Amino acid sequence: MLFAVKMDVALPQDLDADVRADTLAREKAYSQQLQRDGEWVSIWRIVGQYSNLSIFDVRDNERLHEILWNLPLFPYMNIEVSPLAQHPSDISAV
Ligand SMILES: O=C(O)CC1=CCC(=O)O1
Repeated sequence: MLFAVKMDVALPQDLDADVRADTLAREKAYSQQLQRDGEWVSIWRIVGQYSNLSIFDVRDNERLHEILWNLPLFPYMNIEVSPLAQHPSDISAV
């Protein structure tokens, strides 16, 4: 199942510098492992925002929820999930 997920990051200004660095490093490692595993298909920076737009390919809603819930940055994010279906004009879908 394909999902587009928009993640808006809002780290507190007063977050301890070591906690911030550790959280960002863990976020990157977690994301890159899921990308290698094929579940996190792509990640794009939204220009001018501390946000990303990502595509996930996961077995079901519960798996996506598990992935998002375990994001190290989860406590500092607003997340918007859009389930995707094939578009009838997509020439690659024949
Ligand atoms: O910087 C971001 O958009 C937050 C994020 C999600 C996965 C990752 O590596 O960074």
